[in-house]
Amino acid sequence: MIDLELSRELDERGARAAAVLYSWTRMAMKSKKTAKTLLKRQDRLEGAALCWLKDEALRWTQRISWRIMLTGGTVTCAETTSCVRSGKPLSDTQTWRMKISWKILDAENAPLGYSEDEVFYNDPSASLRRTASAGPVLVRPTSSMKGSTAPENLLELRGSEYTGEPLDCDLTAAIRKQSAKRRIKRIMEAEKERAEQERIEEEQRLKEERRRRSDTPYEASTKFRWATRVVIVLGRVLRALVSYSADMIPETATQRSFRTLRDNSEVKEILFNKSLYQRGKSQYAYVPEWAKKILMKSAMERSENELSQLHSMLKGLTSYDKFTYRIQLAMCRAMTYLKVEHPRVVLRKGHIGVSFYFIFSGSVFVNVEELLTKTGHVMWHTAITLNRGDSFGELALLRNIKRTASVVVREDTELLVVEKNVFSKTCPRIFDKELADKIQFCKSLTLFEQWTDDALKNVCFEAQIQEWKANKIIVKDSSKELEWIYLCMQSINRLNIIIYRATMSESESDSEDEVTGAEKILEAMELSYKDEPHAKGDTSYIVNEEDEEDEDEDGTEEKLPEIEIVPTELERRDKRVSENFTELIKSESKTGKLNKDVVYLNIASMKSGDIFDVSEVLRPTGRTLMLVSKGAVLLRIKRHDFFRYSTKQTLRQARKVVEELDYPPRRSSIAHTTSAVFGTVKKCTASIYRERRTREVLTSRNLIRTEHARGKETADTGSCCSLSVETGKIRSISVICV
Ligand SMILES: Nc1ncnc2c1ncn2[C@@H]1O[C@@H]2COP(=O)(O)O[C@H]2[C@H]1O
Repeated sequence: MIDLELSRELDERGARAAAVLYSWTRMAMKSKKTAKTLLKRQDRLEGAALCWLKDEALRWTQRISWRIMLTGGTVTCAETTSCVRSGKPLSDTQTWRMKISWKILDAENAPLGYSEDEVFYNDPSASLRRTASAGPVLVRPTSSMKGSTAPENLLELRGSEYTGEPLDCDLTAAIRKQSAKRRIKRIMEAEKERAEQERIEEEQRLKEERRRRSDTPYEASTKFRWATRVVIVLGRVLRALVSYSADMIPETATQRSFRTLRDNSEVKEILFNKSLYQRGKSQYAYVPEWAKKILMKSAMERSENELSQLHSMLKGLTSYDKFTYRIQLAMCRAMTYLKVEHPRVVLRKGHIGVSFYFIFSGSVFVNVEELLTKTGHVMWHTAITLNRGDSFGELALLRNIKRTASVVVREDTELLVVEKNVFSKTCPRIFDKELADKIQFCKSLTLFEQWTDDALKNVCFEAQIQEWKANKIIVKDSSKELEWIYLCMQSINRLNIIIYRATMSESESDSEDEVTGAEKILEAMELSYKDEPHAKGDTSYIVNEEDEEDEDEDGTEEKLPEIEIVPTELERRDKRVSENFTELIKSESKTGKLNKDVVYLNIASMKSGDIFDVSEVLRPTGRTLMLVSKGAVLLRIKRHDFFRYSTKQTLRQARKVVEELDYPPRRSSIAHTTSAVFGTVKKCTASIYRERRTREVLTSRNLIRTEHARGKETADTGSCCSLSVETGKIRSISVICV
């Protein structure tokens, strides 16, 4: 028998449980969780519904005559899972199921065949079926079937008598207590589990942490080891590079002597940058910070104002001034700043050229290779030292060839770099003009009369225009000068002198008097320059050829030559660190060479258009001549190029010209003069020399005057201090001796 009311009641409760379940599920659905998460949540929902149901069940279990205690149970909704999965709402009529387990408290009253578990379905047919078949429970009113609500009448254990015993009032409390205890126990267990879980997790975390900590020093030491290894390897590579670099560009004699000077603490103090102390000439000794900032910007970022600032900073640099204003601005836009520290190599011979350089501060050595014909060895020597205002690196860019020399910095040097593309677009015109000047000059010489334009162009391309101050030795020993041919473009302040270095035989060189005399004469030669303006480095003087002719005719040397400014395009492009003639004499006299067996004879002078020792170039005899500057602009062309581009015909013509010219005079005439000189010298006595010398010092500003006379020998045997010789074809020869 089924108590319909109870059944209905259960149905209602079940429906409510299902509704709760449904609402919970909806909530979960709303939160858009995945089906898996929802299913997990469903368990919790079912648990929650069960709690509610349990409370409800407790209420009616109190009403049965024999006492049971609800010990557990589950409530599931058959369609819940599918509803959750499909997201469909759960209707009130859908099947739900509750399973309740209980314990019999008063076993003696319990019916036989009783089962502790019972399942209820809200499905009426299932409920009926189940209820009917179910062994234990439910419900049969004892007295009145309908309308009876008293608990003792409401339920009756099937197959047993309803005793109608009063309900134990403490039962509810006991059950509740027990249930609470169980709940607490469960909660505690869950807590314990959670704590255990947390402990395990914490342990794992700590373990991990510890491992990581122990790993850190390991990693650090590994990294350190790697770093040291990298440093060692890099060090080795750099050392190899340095030694390779040293092998490639061995130190030249000039570099070595400069280094020795630098290392000498006493001299070091006076090795200062003189541009710092120059007033007016340069406002900026070093590139100022504001200029560096501009130079760091890209070309497009530089404003017009910044360009003009850069331009005013660079104005005054010799090689920069050669360019037109437009090109200067183009370069200001594109140039970058580069500081190179001593003793680094800026560019290396044989490399591909990518930039052109201006020296803003500092200086560099230009080192070239030289083939020693005697030994066949290749030697490096410093061809030039370039200073502030000079430029280099143009040859490779203009001719599309490899670098022709190596450039090594002499001290910390600031460079302004112009990239190849900018240089190729803007600068060639300047160099074209210089080339045109060189070609024009060569064309004016008889030597090149029959040369084609192309051949001349090729020769002139690598030819260099050089400006020399007075008293500098341009060629020390013509027999050893195998690289260049020197052509005088402009003779500043009269003539350059060509000196013949003669060696006396043993028999002729034993007089002490003559030694002193030779030395003094050489000093005098040098002293005579000292009073002249160009000797102080002032190169803005130049002599008109006509004036010189006039002067020669007059035979007066006192008359000051007319001066004119050297054209800017002929300004010095490079300069050579060369010996002073004075210093050479001093060093030779110190070592005793000069005193014993050497005498220098001034055998000729070079004027514009003259070529130094050209006869030796064409037919080498091995004679030794020296070329000393009195202030000149020279064009030097490569001997190699000269022969490479000359034809048989041009060579033949050149020889003819040179023979006719016989300039400077051939050995025979010089030898004659030398022996005459030495013969004269032998007869001199020290007392006569001293007497005469004192008189001259008193009467003349110059200690000893070199007289230029034509067709007259003025050698005064026994007391002569100057001797002039005319040898027909030689324009002017001064032989100086005592
Ligand atoms: N004998 C020399 N005299 C002056 N400058 C030179 C000499 N040889 C090379 N140079 C310069 O050194 C530079 C090396 O690179 P480039 O060949 O491009 O251009 C060269 C010239 O600017």
